[in-house]
Amino acid sequence: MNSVIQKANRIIIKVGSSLVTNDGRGLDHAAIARWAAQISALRNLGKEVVLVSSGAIAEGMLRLRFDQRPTDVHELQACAAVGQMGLAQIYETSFRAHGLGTAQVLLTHADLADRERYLNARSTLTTLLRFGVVPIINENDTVVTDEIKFGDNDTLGALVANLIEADALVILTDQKGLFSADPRKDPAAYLIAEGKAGDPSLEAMAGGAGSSLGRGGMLTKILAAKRAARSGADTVIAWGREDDVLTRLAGGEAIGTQLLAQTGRTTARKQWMSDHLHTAGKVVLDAGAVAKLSKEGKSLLPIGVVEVRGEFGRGAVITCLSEDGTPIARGISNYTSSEARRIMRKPSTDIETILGFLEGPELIHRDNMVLI
Ligand SMILES: Nc1ncnc2c1ncn2[C@@H]1O[C@H](COP(=O)(O)OP(=O)(O)O)[C@@H](O)[C@H]1O
Ligand SMILES: N[C@@H](CCC(=O)OP(=O)(O)O)C(=O)O
Repeated sequence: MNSVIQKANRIIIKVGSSLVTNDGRGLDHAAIARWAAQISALRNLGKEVVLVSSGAIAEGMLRLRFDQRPTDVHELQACAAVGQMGLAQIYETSFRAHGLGTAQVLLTHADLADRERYLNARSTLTTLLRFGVVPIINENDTVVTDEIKFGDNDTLGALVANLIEADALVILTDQKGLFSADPRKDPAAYLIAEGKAGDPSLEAMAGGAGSSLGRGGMLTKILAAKRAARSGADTVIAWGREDDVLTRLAGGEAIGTQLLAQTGRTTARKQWMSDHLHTAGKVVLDAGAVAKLSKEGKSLLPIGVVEVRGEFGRGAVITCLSEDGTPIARGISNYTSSEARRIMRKPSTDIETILGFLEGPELIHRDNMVLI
């Protein structure tokens, strides 16, 4: 089978600490330069790429002259803050060599569980992609303790794949992919070329949670693939030092382990929206807006809304009805119910004057909407 990366338009690439820091010996300039060159080539193919990079703690330990990983959480946090400067610097320089700008985005899992922050992170990332910038994401280690203890950027990569509905997640690591058992311990272990994301037998191969404490290990990668598949993203786990790994994947070559999502993006998104039915407020649309949504695939603008029913917050999933009460679409509202009442029937150019701020010209952006 061809690599799923060939067809993927929006790709999250996660690189692990050992790769980025040359097994803790210091930032691997040459490897990072090679990935930057390949990501630039992917961008020239029209693909959008977001990089999730670990390595802040490993690099910070080196800069603060720790021989061993500190056990004190606040010392780890200090290492992460110091090391992150190195990461930001090297990525900026490496991508600049290809005429690409970078942006630093530090996130916590809690940020992505909060609806409003989730929407903000989503809008910022998609705007950065629109600007042609490569977002470089890491955990915001200063403010969290759980993630720092378990070191889990694999999960963050999957959450970002869900957040911006990526087509694929590529996890680059220090092994050629998922093996039937940990290849460091079992010399007879063989590479699994393809599997179904979410297949429980894969978790057993990754050795269980016990072996993944301290660093993510393979289990968090398998669980990340399962999570990424919820929004329809396929996952590839591959060796980060394989020659031209990213460009070869983009060329269709199957390298490493492919874990395929079992539901497509549209089905996954519909599922997500239907999971949020219980929070729904409602908006009633005029005939013109109904046609724009259902026939032309457009966003919902406030001008097409004639009534707002119920109370809801920004980021709530709301249902759009036609004037005869037929459900048309469901989607995430950019405005609260009281704001929506003030801007309904008004052109989007008036929103800022009426509310004093602008979250976006649309009440529900097309990307956040499914037709019923
Ligand atoms: N079934 C398996 N296949 C491959 N690697 C495995 C497996 N089970 C455990 N591992 C271990 O997982 C490690 C990769 O995880 P980790 O060290 O967290 O990397 P990263 O820093 O890239 O996230 C490998 O070096 C390997 O020892
Ligand atoms: N935020 C941490 C991430 C730690 C982590 O997940 O590491 P890894 O298992 O190597 O991807 C850091 O930058 O060190």
